[in-house]
Amino acid sequence: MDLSEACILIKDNSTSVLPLPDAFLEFLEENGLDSSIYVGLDTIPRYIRLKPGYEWQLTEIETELDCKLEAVDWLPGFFFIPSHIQIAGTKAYRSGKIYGMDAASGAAVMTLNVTCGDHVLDLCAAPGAKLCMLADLLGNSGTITGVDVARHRLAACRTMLQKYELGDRCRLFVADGSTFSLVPTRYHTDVKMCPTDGKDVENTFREWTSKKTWTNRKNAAKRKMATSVHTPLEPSEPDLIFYGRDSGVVGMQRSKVFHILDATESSSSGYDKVLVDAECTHDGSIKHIQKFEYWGWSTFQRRVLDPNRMQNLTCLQLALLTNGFRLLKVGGSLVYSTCSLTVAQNEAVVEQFLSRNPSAELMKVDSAETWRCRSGGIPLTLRFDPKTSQTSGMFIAKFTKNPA
Ligand SMILES: C[S@@+](CC[C@H](N)C(=O)[O-])C[C@H]1O[C@@H](n2cnc3c(N)ncnc32)[C@H](O)[C@@H]1O
Repeated sequence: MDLSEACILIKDNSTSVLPLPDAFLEFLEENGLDSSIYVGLDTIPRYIRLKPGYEWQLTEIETELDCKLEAVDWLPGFFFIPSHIQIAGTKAYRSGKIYGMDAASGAAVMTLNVTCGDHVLDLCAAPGAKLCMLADLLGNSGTITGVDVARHRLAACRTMLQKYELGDRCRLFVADGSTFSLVPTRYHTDVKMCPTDGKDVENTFREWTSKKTWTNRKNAAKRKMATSVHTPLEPSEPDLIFYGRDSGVVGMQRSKVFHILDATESSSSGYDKVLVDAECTHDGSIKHIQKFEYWGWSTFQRRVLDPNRMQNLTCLQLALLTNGFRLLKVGGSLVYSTCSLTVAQNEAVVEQFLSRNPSAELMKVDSAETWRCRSGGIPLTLRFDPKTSQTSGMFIAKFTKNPA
């Protein structure tokens, strides 16, 4: 890749200069993207989200961060912060009063419009910025099920839930989101639990602990053996790595928590809200693009431009969206979002999905009327980009499920 012919410069906060190689410019052109959106990134603001309940401590937080926090007028709870301020080492951040979160990501969560008592599924949950916002919005009601295929990333999500004290109504599964099938905890919270009735203590969930008991380990080993010997082609069982005390898991028997939602049940008994914040090339994320300065552009070529990888990625996105929709109840809402700006990962996925799922309907995002974004290539979809929105890039599509 010829860096000497670079024709765009990106400045990061420390004013270093990042050349964009020809291959990336071609990638932008092929995807109908105007390369000027990557220019002048040093003028794009950064954002924090204030944890609800800490509004009265705003002045104190400003003093600690040594800056004025200006509210984002179109997104409640979000504030601009000057780009030189590093929040990671601050007391406000370490004690869980503020989150580092881009406003476009906040918009994706707001699009879902969670309401009191919703049972929410976040199918690509890690590292958890959106999951935490969903939990903050739900407050003391409903439940959240977070799924991610990457165990270490989901473990970081668990740490985040604990830090912000948001875990009570959450459960986290390491699983493939394109095949995940477990029922919402609605069943568990609604039924009267008979925790052990003296029969199956071993298979009943007690309060979550990071330490595995000898019995847990023995049972896990037994299940692993059974799966590998008898059903080698079955997708591996989701691994529950965290559950809060009001997540509907404590006191339930394993067979109930791991009950698979079948085709006949999902329309009536699926999740109220589903977020599919799909794996993508992250090309709209300013922070991510800047990382290639250090990783090297050959890494970008290998990870993003390779046609086979791209094909696999768009198949995965369609599979995640399709499965998320399968798990949605009739009348519920699903948000598909990516931080890529390419048509292939956004509009093309949405078009294919709609053509195969007649009960899916795109919905208008009412709150977007006041947002700094533009329409995507398909009416009712939304696009955020640094130039239009002063945020990272984000594509958002909202669907509902009609009766079949
Ligand atoms: C864009 S990130 C999600 C960011 C997250 N929603 C947040 O706000 O912090 C995409 C995630 O999808 C996960 N992922 C990739 N393939 C997956 C799959 N087949 N099933 C579930 N998650 C998957 C990745 O591990 C990654 O954590």
